[in-house]
Amino acid sequence: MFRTIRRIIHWCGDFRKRLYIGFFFSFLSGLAAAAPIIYAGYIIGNVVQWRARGLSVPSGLWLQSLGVIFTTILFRFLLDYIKARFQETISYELVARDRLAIGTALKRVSLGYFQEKDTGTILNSITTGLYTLENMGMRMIDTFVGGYLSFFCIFILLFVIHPLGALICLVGVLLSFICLNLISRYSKRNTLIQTEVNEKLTRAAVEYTRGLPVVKSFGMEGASFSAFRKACAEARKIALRIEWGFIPFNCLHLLALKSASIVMIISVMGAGLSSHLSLPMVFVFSLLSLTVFNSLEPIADSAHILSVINNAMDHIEALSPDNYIDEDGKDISLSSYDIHFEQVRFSYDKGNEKRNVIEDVSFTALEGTTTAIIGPSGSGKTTLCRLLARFYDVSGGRITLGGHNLKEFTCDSLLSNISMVFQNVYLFHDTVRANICFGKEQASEEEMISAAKQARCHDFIMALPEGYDTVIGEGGSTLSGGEKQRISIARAILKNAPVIILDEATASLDPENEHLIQEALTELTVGKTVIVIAHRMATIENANQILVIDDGHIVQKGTHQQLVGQEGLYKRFVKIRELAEGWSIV
Ligand SMILES: Nc1ncnc2c1ncn2[C@@H]1O[C@H](COP(=O)(O)OP(=O)(O)OP(=O)(O)O)[C@@H](O)[C@H]1O
Repeated sequence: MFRTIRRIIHWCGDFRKRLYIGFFFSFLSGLAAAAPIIYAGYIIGNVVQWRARGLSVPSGLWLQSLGVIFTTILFRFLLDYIKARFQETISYELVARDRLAIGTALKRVSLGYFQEKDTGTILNSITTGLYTLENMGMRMIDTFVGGYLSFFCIFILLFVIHPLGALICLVGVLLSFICLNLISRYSKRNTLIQTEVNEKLTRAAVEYTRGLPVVKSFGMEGASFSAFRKACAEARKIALRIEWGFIPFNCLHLLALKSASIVMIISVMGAGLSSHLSLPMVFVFSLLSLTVFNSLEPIADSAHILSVINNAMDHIEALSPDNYIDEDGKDISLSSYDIHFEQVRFSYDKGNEKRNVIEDVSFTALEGTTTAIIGPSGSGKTTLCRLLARFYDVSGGRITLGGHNLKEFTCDSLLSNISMVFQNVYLFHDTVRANICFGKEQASEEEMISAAKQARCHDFIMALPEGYDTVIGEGGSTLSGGEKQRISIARAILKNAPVIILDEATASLDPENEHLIQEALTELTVGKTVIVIAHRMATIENANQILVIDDGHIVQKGTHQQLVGQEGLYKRFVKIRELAEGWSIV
């Protein structure tokens, strides 16, 4: 518990000053909370005494008392308001900073990171974890630290009035500690399980929603829904277990505090009867005894929530990658864009049993030329492109761009030179304009429209309800496959990077869309250094060099004219393409 409090305070970093000022106002608020009670107890005690002696209560006393009590209560609210202004917004500022930091960190890790950590863990940490910290972090600090400060204020007053009775209150605090410790241990064990269950639930929900089209098309419930149903049941079970298990500890905690209050009142009455204390002081002490633990009662809830926060902080910290792939990278501006692969080797596997999916690949793609990569499915074409964009680091050999090893660049600096257009286009849930300007946020309206026209998408965008301001559904779900691809090409045209990595597959498109996309790609690639996973004969024939990949090796390299005369994979590939496209070798 205390460790988590220290951890949250440490997390506050530069905002700690505001936190401490908040604590000071908490202390003042504790005093202000005691003031009307002391005043009321004192007045009641005096009135009882006056009545007992047959004296009359001074006229106007009730009105004056109400005025004093009302003013002190107002004053306390003012102090609480000032405290909240200093403290409560801190976590919103910190979580906003952390979200951006995590976003930036995830940009700078190898894609292998996302294979090691599954989606459920990442999503759960950056959604539920940060949300818990944002909404509960400061509140728990306030309940815990503010609670003890308020208690301490009243304790001092009690001690001044009747030291022995005040010491009884410390016994109450000790018992409360024992209960809190039990709650904390119980919560620690169960929040670990709860986090695992929540991660499973997030993973199952993502899997289920992603696979929904398949589930629907087969008219079956499918394994993804059973996993989702099971994860929901587990989440319910653990939530109930925590709640039920927590109730007895909570009751015990309340019992300890309330019992201490009663013993304190009995003790002060004894002191009053033996004439050690005046009647007004007995009343003041009794009323304070009833309220001294008010600020400690909610701490039982905090003990559990602090375990949840501690766990969330562990998970958020675990998200931070051990090392960024561009830790030592620099911002490099290039004067040439030649690409060299030198004896490149690569394996996706991290363990001992490594299978190289790229083996001893060497080639040069000169600036301004087009290199077409062809080969059977699974031969390693996409992997080569991923290595060039440094989504993964090579396991052996090296790749250079403009004479610099890719490892010398920061990720941002490297990717500013590269545009990628792949089959699986992802568009953001944002306006068409924002999606096109993604690679060049400061682009003017004219530049954006010109890119859209070159990518052959201006006409269909203008037909959308709000043109360029139309919001696209998540992942581009409100557009056709061809429309999404053309918007992604417009994005790449606007970015105007000197190196283009392209997957030309257009298998799922109708002829008209394919024709428009080919026109758009021609606009995109003119004058650029292009690495294309080629499918169309026209692209392959016009390429400056063709790399034929088989099982991770380059098995043939040359121009169409050079390769078409050789026996081998290329000739077989061309025959199949010609049959598909209805062409013949001349
Ligand atoms: N993320 C990954 N983790 C592990 N293995 C992978 C991963 N991605 C691809 N592979 C494996 O690496 C090999 C090369 O895959 P790659 O996607 O590069 O082939 P490809 O030639 O582009 O195939 P296709 O033409 O079917 O897209 C395949 O055996 C594939 O199973």
